[in-house]
Amino acid sequence: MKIKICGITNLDDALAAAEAGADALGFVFYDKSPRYIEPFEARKIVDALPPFIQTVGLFVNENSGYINQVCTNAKMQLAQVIDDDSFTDFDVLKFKYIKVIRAKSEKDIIENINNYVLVDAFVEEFGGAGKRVALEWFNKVDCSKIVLAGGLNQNNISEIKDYSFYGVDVSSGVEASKGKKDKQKMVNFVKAVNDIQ
Ligand SMILES: O=C(O)c1ccccc1N[C@@H]1O[C@H](COP(=O)(O)O)[C@@H](O)[C@H]1O
Repeated sequence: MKIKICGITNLDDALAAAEAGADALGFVFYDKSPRYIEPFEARKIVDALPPFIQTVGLFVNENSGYINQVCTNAKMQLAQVIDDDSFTDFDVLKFKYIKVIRAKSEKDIIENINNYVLVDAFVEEFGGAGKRVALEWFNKVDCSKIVLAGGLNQNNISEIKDYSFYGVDVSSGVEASKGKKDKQKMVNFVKAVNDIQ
């Protein structure tokens, strides 16, 4: 199962997340988030990362031009896109992307799993709120192309053992405070994910 640690705001946390075993690091380019990072600052972190760590830029209701520009400037390899009202023209995106499903019901999930997606809980602030998605909504779903997000941590990750998700995405569950990761929580989370595989 792939592991993404999101909301990286500084080099120390980025290197600790990579050392802990994260496959991907997420950088939040949504300026209302307490984990927001300027593209130029993200690029400095990316330039200092070891090889084989994927960099993911997170966008909320942005147009393709902005996403292309920020991913270029910040050296993001993947765009994670929340697109509630068709702001983004995916046909002109220059970067590989994964759509976010902010799930309010089982129907939201079943209708959207024809490709790789990231499923997070629906929250007004768009994400990073530590809120879980109801696991029973996945009981009738092939989860092999789903990245699960929302309220995950070292103590509850064992609950997803039997669902065979493609990956997991965590932010607040490995934080000391919003925007500051806790190194031990990251190590413990990665170990807990590996323990259920
Ligand atoms: O992290 C944020 O601040 C954020 C802001 C706006 C949209 C999405 C955001 N985070 C995403 O939400 C998931 C789950 O967060 P958590 O683990 O429940 O705190 C996070 O991994 C990001 O993909």
